[in-house]
Amino acid sequence: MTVVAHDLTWGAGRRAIVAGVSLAVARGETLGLIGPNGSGKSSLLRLLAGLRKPWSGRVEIEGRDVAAVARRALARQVAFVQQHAATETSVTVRDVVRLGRTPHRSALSGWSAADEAAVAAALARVDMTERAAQVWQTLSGGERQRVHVARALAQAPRILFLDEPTNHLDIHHQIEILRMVRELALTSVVALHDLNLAAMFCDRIVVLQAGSVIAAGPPEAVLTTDLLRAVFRVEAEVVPSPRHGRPRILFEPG
Ligand SMILES: Nc1ncnc2c1ncn2[C@@H]1O[C@H](COP(=O)(O)OP(=O)(O)OP(=O)(O)O)[C@@H](O)[C@H]1O
Repeated sequence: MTVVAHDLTWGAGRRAIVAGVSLAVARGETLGLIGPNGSGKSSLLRLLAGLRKPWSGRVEIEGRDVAAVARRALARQVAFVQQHAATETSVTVRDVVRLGRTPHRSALSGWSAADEAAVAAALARVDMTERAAQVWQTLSGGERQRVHVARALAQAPRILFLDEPTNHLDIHHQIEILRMVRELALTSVVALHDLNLAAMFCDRIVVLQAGSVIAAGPPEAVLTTDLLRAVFRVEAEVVPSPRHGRPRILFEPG
């Protein structure tokens, strides 16, 4: 499914936090959203997912204005992995992932074999099958993050929005989650702080600064020494990987 944003503006009080953002995500594409702290990545993701109403502009998913799509219908198509997702503490891992099936079930339908299979597959994808019966509250930060990704996968969406899905994960699981996101036949938009991971796993990258898009394109076009200096205030050398040609960023002490 495609996601297109037209001139989105949103803010708090009188301050614009997302200012005139237009972008398009092609079907099946993995789009990375990068930018310094406070540049508006989370706010933009929420607007794109239809969780927040813009002051002006609009978002179209597969050509339809998200504001006009019923919540439940939207939840069958779009999943959102939030940065600080809260979950009731007394439930098990399996219960959390089961919640992902809610948009697909009617009040009358029971829990089906297809629901169970979707939950089992999602748990396996994030390497949490063995912890399915563990109580949520007792999980580590990275395990919680993987369970939230599993809940989104159980939802069987066609578009996946992820806000910093790797910030608590060890390097193995960072790579596994992003590899999985890229390999799934889904359209996905993922906010990331790790620029090397963005370079490795995103088809295209959008750079936000103070709520506006200041660069967009394939990683090798966007992630330049000049951009890293101007936007992220770091000195870095950027070299193509001999293995896959994607940029590798080597940070310098400055
Ligand atoms: N509801 C709100 N009310 C007031 N200010 C807000 C609100 N939501 C976001 N902000 C502010 O807007 C700016 C952008 O926030 P946002 O969370 O979108 O940035 P971000 O790029 O995701 O940041 P980070 O990399 O730190 O997660 C921040 O300065 C934040 O404090």
